[in-house]
Formats: sequence, C-alpha cells, structure tokens
Amino acid sequence: MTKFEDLGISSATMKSLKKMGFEEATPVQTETIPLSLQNKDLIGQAQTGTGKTAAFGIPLIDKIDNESNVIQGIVIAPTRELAVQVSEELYKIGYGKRARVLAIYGGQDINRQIRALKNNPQIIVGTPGRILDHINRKTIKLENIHTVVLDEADEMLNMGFIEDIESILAKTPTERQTLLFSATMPAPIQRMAEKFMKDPQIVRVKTKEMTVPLIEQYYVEVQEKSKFDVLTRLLDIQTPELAIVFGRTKRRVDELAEALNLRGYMAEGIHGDLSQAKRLSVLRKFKEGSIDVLVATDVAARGLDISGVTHVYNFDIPQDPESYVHRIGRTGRAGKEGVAMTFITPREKSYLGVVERTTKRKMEKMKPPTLDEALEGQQKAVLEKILQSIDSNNLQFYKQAAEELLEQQDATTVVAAVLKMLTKEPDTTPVKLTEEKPLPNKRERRSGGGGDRRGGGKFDSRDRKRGSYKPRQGQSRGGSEGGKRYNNSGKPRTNSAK
Ligand SMILES: Nc1ncnc2c1ncn2[C@@H]1O[C@H](COP(=O)(O)OP(=O)(O)OP(=O)(O)O)[C@@H](O)[C@H]1O
Ligand SMILES: [Mg+2]
Repeated sequence: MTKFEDLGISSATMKSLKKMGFEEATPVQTETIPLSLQNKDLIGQAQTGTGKTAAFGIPLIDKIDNESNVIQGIVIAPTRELAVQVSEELYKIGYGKRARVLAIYGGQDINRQIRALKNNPQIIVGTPGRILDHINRKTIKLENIHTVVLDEADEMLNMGFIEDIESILAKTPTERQTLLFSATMPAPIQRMAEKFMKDPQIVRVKTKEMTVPLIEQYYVEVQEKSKFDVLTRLLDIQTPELAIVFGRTKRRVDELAEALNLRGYMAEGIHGDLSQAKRLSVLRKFKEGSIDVLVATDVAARGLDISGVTHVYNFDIPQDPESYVHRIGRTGRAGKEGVAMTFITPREKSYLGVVERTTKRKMEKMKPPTLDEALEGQQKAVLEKILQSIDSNNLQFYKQAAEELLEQQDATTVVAAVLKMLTKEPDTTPVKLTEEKPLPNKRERRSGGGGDRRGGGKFDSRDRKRGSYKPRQGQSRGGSEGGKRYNNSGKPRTNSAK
C-alpha cells in the first residue's frame, strides 16, 4: 500500500483526504495519480469499488488554479445519479482547495443550472446530453479546460453517447488531458477511444479475475415462473442489510417492486422512466435504509457507491458480461464482502459460461431454497435480534412482566410464542409478474483469434435505439434499459441519447 504523500499530492488536497478518512492509496490510485499529475492521457481499468473516482478526482482537483474563475475540468458520467455522486466526491476532495464543483444533468431545471453556472464553477460533472445543451446555449465554455474525464467510458461510448462525447471533446482545447476510467474496457471500445486521446497509457490493475474476489458469486437454476418465490425465500434466508435486485425491463422493475411490497418487503424501483426527482428520492431512501430492497434496471448498474449493499440479485440474467461485472460490483466495495446471486432459467443456461469466461471466475451453484428453509432463515434472524437485544442489556422495564408470564407458562412455550410472533412467516400473497421471454439462445461471437477475450464475450447484437425502442420478441412492452448495444460489426451504435 502506498501513502498519498508519496504520490506528489498538494498539502491542501492531503488535508481533504485525511478528512475523508483515506489513509492509503488503492492500487489504481497509486498507478494513475502520478501519471495524471504529469498530464498524461490514460485509460484506467480496475475492479469495481477500488477507488477510481478519487484516482481521477485527486489529480483533477490538485491541478485546479484557485485564482481562476473559469471551468478547468469536466467529468462526464453515463447516468444522472452517478454524476451527482461523483460531484459529491470531488467536492470532498476539493475541500482543502475550496474548489468549486457543479453537477449538471438532465431532468433538472435548466434555468437553475444556468444560475449556478454564473457562480463560476471550476469543475463540471455531468451527463453528456445536458452538458452539450449548455455548450450550445453558451452557458458552459470549454476553452480553458485542461482535463476531460470519461467515467464509465466504455458504457458511454457503447450506449450511444459517442456523438455527444465527440461534440463535447471537439469544443475543448486539443492540448487537453483525456482520462478514461471503467472496470471494463472491451477491445473495440478501447480502440475507438484511443482515436481521441494522445498516446494514452493503459493502466490495468493486474488481477486474476475481472470481478472482486470478496464477492461470493452464486447462480440458481430456476424456472421463470418460480423466480419470485425463490427471490423472496433467498431474501428471508440471507437477510441482506441492503439489497439490489436487477430486472431486465422497466415494466419488470415496476412489477417486481410492487410484488415485493405486497409480500411485506420495503422495496422501491428505479428506472429511466421515472421523474428525476423520484429517482433521486428513491436512491436517498435506499441510502438511508428506509427501503431495504432497491429494484433496478441497468440504470443503477454503473458506478453507484452505496455502503451497506450486502447482496445483489440478478433476477434476470444481464444481457452482456460487462453488465454482470458492474451490477454485482454494487456490493463488495472498498474491501467489504458481498454476495451476488444470479437466476438462470434453463433456456438461458448458455449465458452462464459467457459471463464466467469473461470474468474468469466460476459461479457456485446454489439450490433454490425450500419454504421450510426460508422459515428457518427468518427464525434465525429473529433469534439473532433477540440475542442482540439481550446484549444491549436494556430490559429492566420488561423483566417483571416476563416473570409474571413465566408463573403461568413454562419458559419454552413463552419463548416459542414470542418467536412465532416475531418471525415473518413466508407469505404466499398472490402477485402479478409478467413472464419475461428468455434471451435468444445465440452462441457467443468469438473475437477472431489471439485469444483476447476482453473484447469478446458479447452475447448478441440488439437492434434498438435508446429513445426509440423497437420491441423485439419477448419484450413487446416495458422498454428495455441498458444491456447490449453493439451492432453487427461489433462497433458501438451511434444513437443520439437522452
Ligand atoms: N484510498 C482510499 N481509502 C479508503 N477508501 C477509499 C479510497 N479510495 C476510495 N475509497 C472509497 O471506496 C469506495 C469506492 O470507490 P469508487 O466509487 O471510486 O470505486 P470505483 O472504482 O469507481 O467503482 P465502480 O467501478 O463501481 O465505479 C468509495 O466509497 C470511496 O470513497
Ligand atoms: Mg466509479
């Protein structure tokens, strides 16, 4: 482990890092910060949750000229929630230097943003469409930019933001520094990215596997119609602190969230059709723990850093291996452990191998739990709560009532009654869940020779555009989000994105 002091960081920024509780630099920070401080272009690839934000954020902030009131750096992120999160982290890193950071994203009142832009922010963090909008209105000027960062670069180049990104880059000085970060960087995307970079250094934190070793990865073979019962049983047995359940489509997410609520779980859904205010409020509730299951499309798969997420459930298998890596990476962050469960229907079995070959890690098979096991799980959770309550030693007030009760009944009966009352017995309230058709059983496209699997492992080509979604077989309603967006040539699509 390397100390931040040894990386050439200013004392003002060191002060912020101390306040944030960062003691030592993570490997990706150790490798990229010195290069970045020398203004080198670079592509940084490191596992989820290993501190890539600070890896680009620390040098970005450190290079800000405090005396200057112009925009000097810009960070582009694929989703609004991620833009907000990254801006918050940059704000913290910039505390020592009093750097001014502003988040600019779609779905928020543009006039409010225009007013905020008048306060001379030095760093902008935003989503591509809204940044471009401000550039066109001349409310953002990029001629003094020295650094452009693409966070989740592969996703943005993949998901149809390429034209927007290129337009933004074209308005920045050519001598700028360009930084790309992601946990995944498929070869075709990397090749495309290099076109707008100067002799980029590729920093890949060497690891055996693409996913985080601290995440236990399981798959459960389950029929489509049994998925929901298996999910609730797993939730009952595994008792996550916070859990994210990923579904394939917006409709799926809505139905799942509703079904979970009917069965007594505190769940809410997040996807791109909700208003921005709703999206942010759902996420806030999840962070605060007032809901404990977040049901999401891939809109929440990338970059989000929510502490307390102990379990990720892929209710529907993701459509490409990169999405798998990012989804499960919402747990097991910053050295913590996590559990990832992936449901696989018999007809989607071929997708398992594709994911495993890309991540270079095998998932362990888990049998779907029975109703009795779910009940046992809930009972165990109650027992733990009781033991915790005994430990807290705050029972004086209840002891007299306990003694009176024990005069009438034997101790085992009393405790059994209490256990029964506290245990959430598996609920069979009927729920409505439209069946998803399985993904097409297409064979994996091999990336011609050389054994480079990084760019391969693509499942399928999908002929659809964001914003003008064409239903394909099995997805006639609901609108799909995220997932595969390559066209047949293996090159990313160039859709205009919203
Ligand atoms: N040097 C450090 N010491 C302690 N904690 C750190 C350090 N660097 C980052 N962190 C914390 O680790 C967590 C994960 O960091 P971050 O979100 O930047 O990961 P990431 O690599 O960008 O992941 P993803 O690929 O999912 O976007 C954050 O809560 C961050 O504050
Ligand atoms: Mg990140």
